[in-house]
Amino acid sequence: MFELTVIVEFEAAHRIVGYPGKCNRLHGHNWSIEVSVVGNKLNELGMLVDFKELKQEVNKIMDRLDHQYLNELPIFQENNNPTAENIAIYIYNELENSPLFEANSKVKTVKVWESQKSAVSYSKGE
Ligand SMILES: Nc1nc2c(c(=O)[nH]1)N=C([C@H](O)[C@H](O)COP(=O)(O)OP(=O)(O)OP(=O)(O)O)CN2
Ligand SMILES: [Zn+2]
Repeated sequence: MFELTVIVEFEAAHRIVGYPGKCNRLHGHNWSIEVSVVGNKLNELGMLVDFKELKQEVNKIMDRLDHQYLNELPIFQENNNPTAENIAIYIYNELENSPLFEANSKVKTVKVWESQKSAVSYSKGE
């Protein structure tokens, strides 16, 4: 089994509505998103997935989040706070439907780093 990982970054503002502390206030982060993909079968170039193509797919999703006030986006309405957890679920669900994963590979994990010291991983069981 091969496991391949790319990292992309975006910057955005958010607040955690209802949080009993400073994170309830508007603030920003430089988020790093680690996406891991697994599979067995390599293509004719000897690749599971082209890093470049994978980063392009992830960046299409990042473009919707980059330099946004996340709380204002439709995906983070109705008690769906833009936490690292909910950002990870959103990216995972969007990415797993990409045509890039129709053949020999699938998304394993989306890890959202909110700072150098805090991260959340999201994956779906078998
Ligand atoms: N499980 C989660 N916990 C927290 C999240 C989250 O998304 N998932 N988010 C926050 C806030 O966004 C906050 O900005 C980060 O909190 P914290 O690590 O406390 O803030 P600092 O980077 O300033 O770290 P210090 O250790 O206080 O310097 C909170 N929790
Ligand atoms: Zn925050």
